[in-house]
Amino acid sequence: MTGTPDGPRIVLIGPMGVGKTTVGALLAERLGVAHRDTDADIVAAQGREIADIFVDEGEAYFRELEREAVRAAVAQHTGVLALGGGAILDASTRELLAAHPVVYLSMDVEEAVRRTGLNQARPLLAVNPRKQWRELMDARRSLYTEVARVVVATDGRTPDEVAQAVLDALELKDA
Ligand SMILES: Nc1ncnc2c1ncn2[C@@H]1O[C@H](COP(=O)(O)OP(=O)(O)OP(=O)(O)O)[C@@H](O)[C@H]1O
Ligand SMILES: O=C(O)C1=C[C@@H](O)[C@@H](O)[C@H](O)C1
Ligand SMILES: [Mg+2]
Repeated sequence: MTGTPDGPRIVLIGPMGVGKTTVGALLAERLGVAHRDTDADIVAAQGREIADIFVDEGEAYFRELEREAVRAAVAQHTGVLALGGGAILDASTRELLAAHPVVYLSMDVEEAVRRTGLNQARPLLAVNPRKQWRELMDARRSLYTEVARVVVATDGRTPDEVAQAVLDALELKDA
C-alpha cells in the first residue's frame, strides 16, 4: 500500500504523547525520507510555543492555524508527516486525509499518563491529565478510527517496535 503520488508516504495521527513525533522521526530515517510535524511548523511560523498560542489567542485560533498547516504539509511533503493530536477535529482535514495512508497510533490511559505526565507544554492536559485524557479520547476515538487506514497499538512497545509495526501494517520496506 502506498500514498497518493507526491503525497506523504505516511501520515501519523493519535493522541498527545502517543509517539507521533518520536516514531515519525524513526520511520523517516528508515524510509530515507524527511520528517515533518505540523506542531513544529506552527511553532516555527508563529515564533512561539503552542501553549502560548492557546493562552494568548485561544484554542479556536490555534485550530485555524492547524487546519492551514495540515493543508500546506499534505500538499508539499512527500515524507513522513506527524499531525497534532487534535488535527482530526476539523471536518475538512478529515476529508483531506481520506486519500492518504493515515496511521492511528493508539494507547491506553495509563500509558498516556506515563508518557505525558504533567507536562505543561500540553495545555489540554495541564490539570488532572488522566480525566482530561479520557474525555478527549471519548470525543475523538471515533474520529481517529474513521480517518485511519490502519491502527497500530503502541502500549508496551518501544518506539522502534512501533515503527516496525507501522511499516508492516502499510506493507512498506526500509530504504
Ligand atoms: N513507544 C513508546 N514507548 C515509550 N515511550 C514513548 C514511546 N513513544 C514515545 N514515547 C515517549 O513519550 C513521550 C511523547 O512522545 P512524542 O512527543 O513523540 O508524542 P507525540 O504523539 O508527538 O505528542 P504530541 O501530540 O504532544 O506532539 C516522549 O517522552 C517519548 O520519548
Ligand atoms: O490533542 C490536542 O488537541 C493537541 C495536541 C498537540 O499535538 C498540540 O497540537 C496541541 O497541544 C493540541
Ligand atoms: Mg508531537
